[in-house]
Amino acid sequence: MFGAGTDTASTSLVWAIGELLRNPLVMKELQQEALWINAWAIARDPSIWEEPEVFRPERFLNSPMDYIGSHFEFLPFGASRRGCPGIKFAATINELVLANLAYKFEFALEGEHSLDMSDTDGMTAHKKYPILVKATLSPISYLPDSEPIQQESSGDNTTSWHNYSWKTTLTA
Ligand code: HEM
Repeated sequence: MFGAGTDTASTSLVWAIGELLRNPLVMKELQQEALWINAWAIARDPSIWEEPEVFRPERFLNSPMDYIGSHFEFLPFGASRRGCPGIKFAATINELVLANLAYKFEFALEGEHSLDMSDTDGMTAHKKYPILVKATLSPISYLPDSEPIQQESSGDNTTSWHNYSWKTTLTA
């Protein structure tokens, strides 16, 4: 086992390096080939995805396609040995946070601010411009039998948590 696993591999590497040294053009070609899998482009390939640029999350409902690296048409977390080890944590946290925010708040763009969905270059695609958003506590998130909690700071007893809203800038 030791001989079969070590002697063979090291010997072929030595031969390969020898040949590359004797053939500098082949060496150059090899050195210039650094392989990237363009997961971004694959996920937007119209030959795979219907209207790939349209945000339609329900396309994944009852779909045989998953995001864990077994379908190469969709690789948000990579695949195989170097695939993201944080996949379960990330999927759980993202679902929990998004579901809670969507359930508890109404969101609106603040003022005349327009929503520019441009992204930046880099290992992680950040939003190029932050989102200026107004979040208002949603009526559906009230407990049915609870009394409105009075706002503490304003001294205005008519203002309840029902009217609370926050303005915030979301950067990613
Ligand atoms: C939405 C959230 C996340 C996305 C989209 C994501 C995506 C990715 C991708 C695409 C890779 C490269 C996989 C490859 O080369 O094939 C990666 C690697 C990695 N991720 Fe994540 N990730 C996320 C969250 C996390 C979290 C929460 C953690 C840790 C708790 C984490 C830890 C790592 C590590 C350590 C690697 C390097 C793995 C290696 O090279 O062996 N990631 N991730």
